[in-house]
Amino acid sequence: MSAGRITLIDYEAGNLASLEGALDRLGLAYVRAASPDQATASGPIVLPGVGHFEAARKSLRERGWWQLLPELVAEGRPLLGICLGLQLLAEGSEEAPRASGLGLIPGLVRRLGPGVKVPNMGWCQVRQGSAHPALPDPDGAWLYFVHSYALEPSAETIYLADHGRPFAAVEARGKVLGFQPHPEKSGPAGLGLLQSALAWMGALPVSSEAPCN
Ligand SMILES: NC(=O)CC[C@H](N)C(=O)O
Repeated sequence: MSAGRITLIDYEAGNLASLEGALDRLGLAYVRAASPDQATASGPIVLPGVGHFEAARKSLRERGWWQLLPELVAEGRPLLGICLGLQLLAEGSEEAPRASGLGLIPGLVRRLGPGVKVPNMGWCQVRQGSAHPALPDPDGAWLYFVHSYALEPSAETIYLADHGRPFAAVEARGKVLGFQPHPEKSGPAGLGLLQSALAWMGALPVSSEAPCN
């Protein structure tokens, strides 16, 4: 595992401040990277995301991240997608039928429903799907969601949630992991899961770095 500082991708697609607050509370070292040349040489990459699939995809392409992320993953860099960040890792989304996803996690992102309130904004319980070394059994944890679309579940789905039908709340392939909920907005349970996922990915604590610089 390539241990190192977290590269937090800043492509003006929201939820950065709350994510930085969570990383600060967890005492994890990170850099906010607006462009690929600001990425760290090792360590996990975090792809946040709030908003529309196609707008986020366009913003990532314009900044050079869209082309680079598959290369970094192929080199063994761990990648964590959060909310829209997870959806962008999939093969595509019904939110943007003409735009493909990164395809780093198989499956399609489909609209929630029918017959349920959309967007799903609030707390949902997650349940264990397939065990994974990055995360513990969620033990009925409640996590915070804000979404209208969700990745269809697979045999590898780690955590499942239900909103009219089961969907993948957390999915992984290799060193690529994605959360549909916002762990940084899900209280102590969310912080704990974020810490588990990033520790598994080799994120370094701030304390491991030079005391002063
Ligand atoms: N909170 C969001 O940005 C949601 C992502 C996506 N647009 C969805 O509705 O599922």
